[in-house]
Amino acid sequence: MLTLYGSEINSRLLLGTARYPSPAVLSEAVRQSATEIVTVSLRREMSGGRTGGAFFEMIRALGVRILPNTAGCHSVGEAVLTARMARELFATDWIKLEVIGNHDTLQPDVFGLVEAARILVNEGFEVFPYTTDDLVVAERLLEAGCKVLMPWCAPIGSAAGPLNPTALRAMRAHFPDVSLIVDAGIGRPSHATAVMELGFDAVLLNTAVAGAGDPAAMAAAFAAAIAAGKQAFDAGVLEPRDMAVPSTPVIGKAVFT
Ligand SMILES: CC(=O)[C@@H](O)[C@H](O)COP(=O)(O)O
Repeated sequence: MLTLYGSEINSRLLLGTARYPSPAVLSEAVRQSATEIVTVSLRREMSGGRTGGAFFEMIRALGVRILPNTAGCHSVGEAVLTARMARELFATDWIKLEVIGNHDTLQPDVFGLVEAARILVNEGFEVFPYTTDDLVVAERLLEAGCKVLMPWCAPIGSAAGPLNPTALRAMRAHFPDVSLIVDAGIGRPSHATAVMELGFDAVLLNTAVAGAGDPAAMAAAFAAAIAAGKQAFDAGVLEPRDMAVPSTPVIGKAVFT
């Protein structure tokens, strides 16, 4: 079972709620994924004069835990303000903290991220920071009081899959006791399996399901892929070798010579 800030969670798939063709499709995808946590962007849903009210009601009706996020925030001030609003709206201390540093890559501003995390932890938030795979930044986020880290594996929405498995592997090795959730850039179920085989605790994704031809079926595929990756990691995945190793034992060879 996955434990996040003291809460026990059965599913290792966290699902985003943006860009679905319709609320009904989103709802079915959530059901098929068996996720227990969905993330919701306050800024996106409240932008353009919309209040987001009906959407937020629909999200609450899904009956799963809500992890509000600060997607679209480009400064510490914006992210902190959005987190405070999210706490009131959803009555939760959980916040997926995004402070975006670059418009084109949507790369996190890791300096602002650490600063915002420190402020929010001091206000009693339980922060899930969307970060890079940089070990020093990870260390700073932990020092700020984060108990969960969410490194990207590729830029948001890119569907590129793990671009730097070596860095992800190093992160797992350096922080064996920290809950690590890969967030962003997963494009297909095999990507999710691959990061789970590295020993990550969970995966958060949105675009790969919302943008699939059949989002609900894809959500189910991701759930199975994540479970398989976790099972493989627990079973002990073999490290690749440079040279051949005979899979058939050579005992008895002498009998035929
Ligand atoms: C929904 C959300 O929080 C995104 O910002 C998240 O990072 C998911 O990224 P993908 O859409 O690439 O899965």
